[in-house]
Amino acid sequence: MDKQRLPMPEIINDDKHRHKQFNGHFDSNRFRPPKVKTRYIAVENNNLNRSQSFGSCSANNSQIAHAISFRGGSECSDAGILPTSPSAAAASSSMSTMSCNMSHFEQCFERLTKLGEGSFGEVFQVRDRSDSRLYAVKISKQLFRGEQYRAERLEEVRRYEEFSGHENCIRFIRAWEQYDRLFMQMELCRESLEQYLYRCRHIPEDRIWHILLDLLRGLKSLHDRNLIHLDIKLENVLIDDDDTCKLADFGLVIDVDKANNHQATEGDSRYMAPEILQGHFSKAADIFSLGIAMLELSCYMDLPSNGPLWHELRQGKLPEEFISKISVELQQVIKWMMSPDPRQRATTEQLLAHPRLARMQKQEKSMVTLKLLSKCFRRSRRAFWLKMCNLKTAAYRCLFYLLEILHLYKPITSSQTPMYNGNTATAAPSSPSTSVAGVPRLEFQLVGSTPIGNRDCYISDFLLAMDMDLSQHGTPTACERENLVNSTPINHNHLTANRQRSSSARKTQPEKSNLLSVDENGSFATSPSKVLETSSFRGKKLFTVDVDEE
Ligand SMILES: Nc1ncnc2c1ncn2[C@@H]1O[C@H](COP(=O)(O)OP(=O)(O)OP(=O)(O)O)[C@@H](O)[C@H]1O
Ligand SMILES: [Mg+2]
Repeated sequence: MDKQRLPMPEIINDDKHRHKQFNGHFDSNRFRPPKVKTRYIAVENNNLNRSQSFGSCSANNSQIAHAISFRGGSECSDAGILPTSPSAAAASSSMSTMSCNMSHFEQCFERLTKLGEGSFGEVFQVRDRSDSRLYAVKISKQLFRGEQYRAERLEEVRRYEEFSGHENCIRFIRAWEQYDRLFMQMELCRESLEQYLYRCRHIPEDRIWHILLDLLRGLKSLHDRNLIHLDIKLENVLIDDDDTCKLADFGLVIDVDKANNHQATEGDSRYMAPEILQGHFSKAADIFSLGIAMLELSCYMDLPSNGPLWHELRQGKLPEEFISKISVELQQVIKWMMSPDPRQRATTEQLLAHPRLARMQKQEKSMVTLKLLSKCFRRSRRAFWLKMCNLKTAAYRCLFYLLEILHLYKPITSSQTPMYNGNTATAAPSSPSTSVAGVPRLEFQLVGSTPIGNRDCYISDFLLAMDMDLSQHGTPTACERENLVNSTPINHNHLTANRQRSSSARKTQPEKSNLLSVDENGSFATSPSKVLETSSFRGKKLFTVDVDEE
């Protein structure tokens, strides 16, 4: 990326430094490449069959999705086989032209909402089609303009991979490139620290100390590797569901040694250390940015991007009306972090050794088991509910198998016409069981004279769909009258007798229908000798009829 020099701040009257009311737009004043409005999926390629091309290492083709990883020590974007989710693979093989025109991103994820946008990328909340979990995917805004620009963008992947294991750095999943853009899948966080500030406005000081501790730990992991972040600000700190703050956006991370060798890029001017203007990049610059971010967070102060206040803040003059709101202890720490001279500024080690922060770390150590336990409990509760759902499905299945073995019901095959409704199309509405895998079919046909011992555990519970169908119709239509099925719970003794009777009758009489027909007045037109018993069940009139099992 072209290095951009910051203009010298203008001297203008800037006395309005309180945070504006949040109106849904985060107005960041910075000196970065201009924002480009882009569409990601609009890349046309009529000749490419992407379902074949995924994983291919052959072409140096931007249309092909390549996995990016530096885990082996060097970038393996061209050699790595792109991990495609199983469902995506299935989709790509089964769906025809449509899936061929889908990007790897579309194949693997369902895009839900936009989480945020920076100068380099847009971040979306997505659902991974392979595991149905929620993630965040950052898509770079600008196309790779050249090999140098691409290499710089890919550096972010290296940094994400490097810090992914740290508790206070965002967890990285994987990255790939396609259509000259970089895609990065990472853990989904609840919100950024900036969003949190706008939501809460007043953050209790206790919480501020915890946030500072989290960020110092994250920053220490970078500084220990001689790396500097250069873009520490509230937008680039994310909060997860456990309220842990995590450093994100490693797009500008650079080696301390390379930093002063014209390779560094300034971050947001509101958080920028004064020495950056002279081109001095160091770990102390990160400490200044963190210090001023803490000032913003604890005093709800709108940081200037230039003007007299910008200079005052960098000369160690913090506005009294704001700083007086916080404790002297916190004031001192912030002032130490914002020292005009980078050599006077605190280091991460010094800050972590501060009595207040040291005490908190000690307390946390004793709480660590409790924290782990609560995390385990939350996870196992989720797993337990999933298991319960599976068990319920398994129990239904067993019940149906049992019923089938006992000949209590016959599953309706597609070739059979359900008998409770004359309309074949509506009788078996595109079965829900076909759309939801693992859920037992609700449509079934009762065999009229099958014995059922216990009325209470009658499968009418599963007949809801069928019941509803019948009750919706009220008085049966002429067509339905001809096709009313006998779904009556039948007394076991009766049925044994019925069976014997019906089988002996079969020998002497022509085959009878197991249907009841209803006359115009709503009474059954069938011979009264066929109705063995009438009863009511759940407000419905039920009939026991003599039917032929055939
Ligand atoms: N994993 C995530 N979970 C939730 N929200 C996220 C996640 N990653 C990023 N965001 C949101 O998207 C915004 C932009 O992300 P990010 O800072 O990575 O983009 P950027 O273009 O590199 O930004 P910058 O202009 O700071 O360089 C963040 O401020 C945050 O609100
Ligand atoms: Mg950012």
